[in-house]
Amino acid sequence: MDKIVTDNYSRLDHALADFLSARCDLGGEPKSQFRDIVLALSAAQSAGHSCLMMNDAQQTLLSTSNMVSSGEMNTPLVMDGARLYLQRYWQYESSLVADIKQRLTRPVTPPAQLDTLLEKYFPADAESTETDWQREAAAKVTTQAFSMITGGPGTGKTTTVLRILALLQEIHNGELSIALAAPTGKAAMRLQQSLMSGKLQLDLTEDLLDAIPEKVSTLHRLLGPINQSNHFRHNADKPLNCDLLVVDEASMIDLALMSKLLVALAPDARLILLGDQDQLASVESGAVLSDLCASLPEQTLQLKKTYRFSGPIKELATAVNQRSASLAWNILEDSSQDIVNLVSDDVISHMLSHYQGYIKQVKQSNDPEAAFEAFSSFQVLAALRKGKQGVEGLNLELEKRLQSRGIETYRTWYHGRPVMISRNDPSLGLFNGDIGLCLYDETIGQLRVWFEQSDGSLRAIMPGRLPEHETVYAMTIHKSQGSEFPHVMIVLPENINPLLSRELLYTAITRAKVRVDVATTKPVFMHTVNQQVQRNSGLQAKLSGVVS
Ligand SMILES: Nc1ncnc2c1ncn2[C@@H]1O[C@H](COP(=O)(O)OP(=O)(O)OP(=O)(O)O)[C@@H](O)[C@H]1O
Repeated sequence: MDKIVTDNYSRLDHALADFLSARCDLGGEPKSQFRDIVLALSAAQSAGHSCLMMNDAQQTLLSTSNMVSSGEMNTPLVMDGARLYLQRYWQYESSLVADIKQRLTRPVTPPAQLDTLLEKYFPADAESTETDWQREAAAKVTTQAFSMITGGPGTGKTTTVLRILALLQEIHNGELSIALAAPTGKAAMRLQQSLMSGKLQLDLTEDLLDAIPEKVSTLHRLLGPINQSNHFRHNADKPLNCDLLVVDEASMIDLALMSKLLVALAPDARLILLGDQDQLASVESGAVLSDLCASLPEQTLQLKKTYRFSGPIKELATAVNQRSASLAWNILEDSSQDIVNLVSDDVISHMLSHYQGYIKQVKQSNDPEAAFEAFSSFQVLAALRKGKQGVEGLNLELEKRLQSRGIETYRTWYHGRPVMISRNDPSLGLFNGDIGLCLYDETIGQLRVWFEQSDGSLRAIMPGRLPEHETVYAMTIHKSQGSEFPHVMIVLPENINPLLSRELLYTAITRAKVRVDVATTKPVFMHTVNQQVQRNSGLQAKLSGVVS
């Protein structure tokens, strides 16, 4: 039997392995191998895998255990073909597959006037011989119960979905009930702003415009969180009240949430997922969007032409995505342009020089609007949390250096401290990823933390009331998903690390609108581009109807 034990197990992994092996009956066989398998499964789960592949000997051993079934009993572990799952994740995966299969079999009658409406919303360009991917996508999405529109930044996902919504409302006389959602508050805010400005460009009757909603909620808020529970208020017994749900930034949705989302969607409601399948998968288990796209080509509408994103940032992102490490490195080193830059000197000095505008701003005024404008022009994205070049090390070192520039960073709360919320607090209206700026408020003689709201207005909260948060001169690339910044500095660690991957770097690069600086060395950069995230799951096998 393969040895699958390493030293990298957490206390939780050991606790689960101890718990299950104490209760495991193997008909007299020694339990150490069973314990090793549980340890490895638990660690795989924490690393984002939905399951762990078992070889023949492991399968034989597990088939004798009272802790394992093939899902028909409520055992802690489930063996499905060669895949071993924790019961809960097997349930999520099975439920998601059943739900999607049900939606795939539901016929949607193509509307009679579809060609005319396609021509209205996606007019053919007589001069062009290129495929209009957006029109192709719309032609399919309007005749399917479940679709995924994917594409890199600026390929027109929002533009396309907005026109699809208008087209569908026109068919349904404006009576479709449409819900819009995104995984994070930031992503919801971006979609909302994008739809609002997109609607202004549509030449439609007021009734039709009114029938296209602008309000985008977070997925958690849409589903209705229940305090102290993994469950939501909306489920199969109390489905969401909508005919069509559109979810943006779907690459961020993990297996558990996707499964709960589909359960909460009425069987006859339609679903459109928008996202970039090449981006980093969710922090939690699964790479659901990318698995679904790979399994369901008919439902996947890929937009291939970029409208907003061009020049060296696009070239770098494409080279990284296509695993052309040498080309990507050459683009980074090319000093004939200053849009994409390699930072090989002191990272902190570089951060300081680009936060200078913000520091100057907060030193001369307490105005939150001006502070937000200065702060949001630049953001440091680190690959790791720990270490000198991780988020914690960078924030600490920068704060140290800011002291000599007159910022009182030796206090926990100081005028100018930027923070990011790391836990949702629906009662305060604050969500994971929201950024706040702490500023002195002269009118009350105290520090308050300001947050931007979805309509662009600002509101202040006392520091003591904030849910879990952290300083955010630098944030992790994971946390930056769903956000965009004019100028991004990506900081990779000094040494090769197993957490580095092409998807991580691609996600970071595509957060930048105007300029990207990358602090790295050639070996670390080349390794990162060549590394691909592999996540075990049974979704692809199950969706093609074969359990291997
Ligand atoms: N068919 C088109 N012709 C011309 N411009 C377009 C077209 N489609 C989109 N655009 C423009 O390209 C820009 C990006 O479009 P959009 O925001 O829809 O892309 P996206 O894929 O949703 O981007 P992201 O999610 O990265 O913000 C917008 O300014 C939009 O007006």
